Amino acid sequence: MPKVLVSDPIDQAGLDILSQVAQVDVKTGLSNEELVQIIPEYDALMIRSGTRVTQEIIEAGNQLKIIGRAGVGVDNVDVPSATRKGIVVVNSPEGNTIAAAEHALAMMLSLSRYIPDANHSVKNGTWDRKSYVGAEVYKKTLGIVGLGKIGSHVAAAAKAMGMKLLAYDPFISIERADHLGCRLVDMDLLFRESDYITLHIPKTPETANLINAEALAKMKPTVRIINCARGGIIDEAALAEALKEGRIGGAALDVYENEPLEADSPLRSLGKQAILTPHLGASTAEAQINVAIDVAEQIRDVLLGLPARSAVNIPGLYPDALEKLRPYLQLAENLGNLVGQLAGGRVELLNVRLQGELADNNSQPIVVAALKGLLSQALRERVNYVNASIEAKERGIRIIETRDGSIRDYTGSLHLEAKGALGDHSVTGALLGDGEIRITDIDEFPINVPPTHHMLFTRHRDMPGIIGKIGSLLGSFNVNIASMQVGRKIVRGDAVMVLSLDDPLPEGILAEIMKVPGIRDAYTVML
Ligand SMILES: NC(=O)c1ccc[n+]([C@@H]2O[C@H](COP(=O)([O-])OP(=O)(O)OC[C@H]3O[C@@H](n4cnc5c(N)ncnc54)[C@H](O)[C@@H]3O)[C@@H](O)[C@H]2O)c1
Ligand SMILES: O=C(O)[C@H](O)COP(=O)(O)O
Repeated sequence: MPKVLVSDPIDQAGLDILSQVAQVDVKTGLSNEELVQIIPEYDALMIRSGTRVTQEIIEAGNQLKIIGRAGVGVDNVDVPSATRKGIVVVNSPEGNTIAAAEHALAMMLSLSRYIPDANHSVKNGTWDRKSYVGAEVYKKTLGIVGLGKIGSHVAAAAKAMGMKLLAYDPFISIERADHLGCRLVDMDLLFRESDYITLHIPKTPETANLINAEALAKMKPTVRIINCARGGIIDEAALAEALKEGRIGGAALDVYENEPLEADSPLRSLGKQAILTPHLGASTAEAQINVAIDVAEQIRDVLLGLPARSAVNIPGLYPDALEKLRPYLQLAENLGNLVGQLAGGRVELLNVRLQGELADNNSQPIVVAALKGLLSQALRERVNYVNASIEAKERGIRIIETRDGSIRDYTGSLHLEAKGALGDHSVTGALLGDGEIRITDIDEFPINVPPTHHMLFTRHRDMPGIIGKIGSLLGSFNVNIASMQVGRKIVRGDAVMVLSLDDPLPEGILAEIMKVPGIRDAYTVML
């Protein structure tokens, strides 16, 4: 039974799903060293933001197939290292959207009305109404940085509260922003005109320290800033300084550069103009059930050999596309494997041509599948859909993709050409109506054979007797032939022979085949 390590608190609903297919060990609060030590026994790791999955942990995880992040942000996972090692990283892109958006809205209103401090004062036995005169959000301008899932929900709610909305998001269309009632503006204008600024962007090299001293200097002295996205997007020292000096009106933070927030952080000593919560954006009962189920289901699926629906490191493989393309992915993998062997390894160029109805599809998964097949002889089970592209890039394999919708011999077919140690070789394959795979062309010789585990290919001169000779030779080595096909372009010219074999070819037989008059070349291929 596979083993799953759960290293952060996860809702029981997720653990129940994992228990159906795996032994589940919940061990929270482990140090990096402890994780490095125990990770080799696990097939899957399930985390939240509390576990930092370092390169060291990934390197040690020799059995690891999947890392599941029960939440959105994967900035605590070394995704490039996982990709290199062929480990799928999945998250739950939508499970906590509402929770995070509602937390941001709660922060905005709490900041406006000093609710945390007012509450604290009453509980401490005072009745002070003068110190907590707040501001209304109605008719104020809210600047939303990042109009994705959470930003959009915040926009809808803020609009309903009568706020004017500005948004900055370079990857969102004007139409989408219009639809949400937001004016899409540049960042400077948003900084200058907003009464409230809320951040809903990922932490990336571009967004790190986005709100720094320079940005703060552009803002209104009354501006209130809310960060329920990621720590490190705001320069905390600069923010604390600006708040202390009254250069901005307030800040509500849920996330920090370092979590837990350091005991001596200058943020901790700020007054009622600052609200700090300990990364609670996703901490609702509903969100925790959503993300736990979402990610546990994906871990279960991957452990059962099925694809994951929200893999962050298998680009282009979305569930709908996957379902539609699944038979073609198998075709691409078989053809990639075949052309790689025919080209004799050390492939430097792979030309992938999508033909017929296949040309209308997203080519990326097909190319990844072809590369997986191509590299499988060299890398065996180490290559998968996650790392095939990176492995190909590191080997210097150049990839050319073309589409030709006009080729209509089958509903859709795939043509691969590889340049390798044995020169240029090409294969074409298609799917029959019943989903059966057929190899329809080898080195431009038309054939029609299903791929099988053991295959023998020859290049020979089309002449009487040659097929019989190969047949008896294989018989004399006790190799059973399942099917045999000959492809030729002209009578008595060059031809190819493709044999599907029930047994592997014994040592030495290829040399015997090469001695048969008329045979120019012979290759065995294992698919
Ligand atoms: N506090 C929490 O507990 C909590 C909970 C959930 C999500 N989050 C965080 O909230 C953030 C947003 O999550 P989401 O689900 O809305 O993500 P999303 O991917 O749906 O939206 C992010 C948006 O940011 C935009 N963006 C990217 N780079 C940008 C840049 N440089 N400038 C402006 N916009 C940029 C993208 O175009 C996208 O529209 C993430 O960082 C996520 O980790 C925090
Ligand atoms: O990115 C996220 O999903 C949030 O930051 C939630 O983090 P958490 O799972 O640790 O609450």
